[in-house]
Amino acid sequence: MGKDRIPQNWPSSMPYLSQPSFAPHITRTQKDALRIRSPDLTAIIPSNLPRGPCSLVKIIPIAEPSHPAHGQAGLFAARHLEPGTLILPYYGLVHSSLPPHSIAHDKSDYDLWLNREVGVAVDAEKAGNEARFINDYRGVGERPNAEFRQCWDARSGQQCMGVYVLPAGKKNTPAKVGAGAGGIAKGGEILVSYGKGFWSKRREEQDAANRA
Ligand SMILES: C[S@@+](CC[C@H](N)C(=O)[O-])C[C@H]1O[C@@H](n2cnc3c(N)ncnc32)[C@H](O)[C@@H]1O
Repeated sequence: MGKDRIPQNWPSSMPYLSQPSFAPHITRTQKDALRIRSPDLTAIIPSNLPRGPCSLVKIIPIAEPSHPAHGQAGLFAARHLEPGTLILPYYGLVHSSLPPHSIAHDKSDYDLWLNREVGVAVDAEKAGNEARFINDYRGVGERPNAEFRQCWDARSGQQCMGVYVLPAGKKNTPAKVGAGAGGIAKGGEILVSYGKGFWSKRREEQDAANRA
């Protein structure tokens, strides 16, 4: 892969993925299950979506001291993004969350369910694409302006995760992150909700570390 096929500010020590990678322990049954398109899978990655760096986003180091992810990076809109727009797919290592691998695999902050019924998740901790830099809205904006959705990748004929701008009418006007009447303004940070479970687990871990 040439240097031009890696986004600006991508960490030099980390592989950049332009498609999901599959852990060797994923079973044939799991792979086959991911190739089934159920009728409720209405979010689509179109067959003409180019692979490689996404022109809609920029990875930017967070220099603002008041930002809770100060010293890390975030993902920002390179142009205005309309409500409901597919921003980009979420790539990482597709792995089994069923035993014995769920035990071997220490769940990372970059791990998302791909299909709970099939017991498969996607983890972008050690390799991924720009989507791994999306921060949670807490402490940054009033509300999330984007969400992860399970979708159907028409290019590869399998299920995958994608990041979408929240549709209009879905609490989506965080002035602090630069959005107008919906969508995400150029330069605005793309923010999702990691969910209450993520933050309560983090609090428990911090409490345990403080007690130790
Ligand atoms: C999926 S990563 C997001 C990208 C990360 N900022 C980076 O540069 O790699 C998740 C991590 O980002 C940080 N983070 C994201 N949103 C945050 C928030 N609202 N408050 C505090 N930390 C946040 C936490 O350290 C969390 O473990």
